[in-house]
Amino acid sequence: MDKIVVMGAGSWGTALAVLLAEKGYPVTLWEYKKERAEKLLAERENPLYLKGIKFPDTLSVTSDIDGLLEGAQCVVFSVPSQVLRGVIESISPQITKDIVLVNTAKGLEVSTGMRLSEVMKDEVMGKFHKNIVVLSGPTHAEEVANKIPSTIVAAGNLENAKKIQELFNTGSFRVYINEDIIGVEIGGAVKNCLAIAAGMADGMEFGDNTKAALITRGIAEITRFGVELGADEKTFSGLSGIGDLIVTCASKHSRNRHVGDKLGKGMKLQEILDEMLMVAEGVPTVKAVYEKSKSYKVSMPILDAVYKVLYEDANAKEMVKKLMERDLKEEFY
Ligand SMILES: NC(=O)c1ccc[n+]([C@@H]2O[C@H](COP(=O)([O-])OP(=O)(O)OC[C@H]3O[C@@H](n4cnc5c(N)ncnc54)[C@H](O)[C@@H]3O)[C@@H](O)[C@H]2O)c1
Ligand SMILES: O=P(O)(O)OC[C@H](O)CO
Repeated sequence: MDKIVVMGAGSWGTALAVLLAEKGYPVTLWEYKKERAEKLLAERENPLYLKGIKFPDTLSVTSDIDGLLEGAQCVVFSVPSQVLRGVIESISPQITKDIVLVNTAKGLEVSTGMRLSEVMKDEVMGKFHKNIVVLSGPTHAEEVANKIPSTIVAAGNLENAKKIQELFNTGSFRVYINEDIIGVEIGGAVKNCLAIAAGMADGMEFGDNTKAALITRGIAEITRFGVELGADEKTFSGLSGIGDLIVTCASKHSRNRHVGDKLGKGMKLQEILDEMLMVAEGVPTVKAVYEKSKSYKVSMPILDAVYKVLYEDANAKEMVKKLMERDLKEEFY
């Protein structure tokens, strides 16, 4: 690889850029704020998001868009889902058909309900859609950057997924492949919404039983939704399904679980978001999933409850009572 561009210098973009640069690839990390890009270059680390992780010599930083993709063979997107379209639009004239585009953001676009690879296809006019790969799984940036053994899935057509598997794989970052883009994207997007519910349970000081219930019934909801959208059911028992749901519902690093925790303790959503430096993708995505699940007639009671607490000011404890008192049913149907 002669050049890899990583768009987005938050926690995940920085962790992935460092991982690739440590493998010896020339990497350009793009940050949209000029003063922040200059600070990253001067300090050769990103103390705001990943304190103590030094930038290898092969990593450069810029906020320039002009000529950014010149000579690049791979572009990795690590910006929040709701700004992805605008970011791709800004570089779209520079995207040639040989460049592999890798999305690592997790969410659905609220204004269209699209999966993010659909947004990407839309922006490159469908011409290069075979070159779109989704990289998703249970991987908090803080742990990946500190070389804690982690696993992830590259989803796309076999040829490109294999390229990305080899590009990113390291001794502490093991990359699997899967051709089911829909399943991998839906798992990564919807788990963030369910993790808000798990956080609420923590905030209300419920126990391990509740957490296990939310994870297990949560993956049932994600699977029903994904299969209806065309995903392969078995993807949800994999890393980007149950794997990512477990890590996000349980981890001290999770921003989505954190939002839920504060809601469960009685804080208002806007207050919580105002205090946060990082994006919590479940907050916008729950809107898109709520709308889409209604139009596809998929039953998602936990997701509905999260939506109502976030956007209709419902009381979290009341929603738990309602969930527990629903009509009794069989476990699988
Ligand atoms: N942090 C993780 O552990 C992790 C792991 C896997 C996937 N992801 C996903 O990666 C994506 C990015 O997450 P993150 O954790 O790096 O977020 P973050 O909050 O740490 O950083 C977000 C980045 O996006 C940039 N940004 C914000 N608004 C922008 C705009 N309008 N235009 C361009 N850039 C903008 C910010 O400057 C920042 O660099 C999310 O979809 C997240 O779900 C994160
Ligand atoms: O911190 P969260 O909750 O946004 O989750 C980050 C990653 O998606 C975990 O795989």
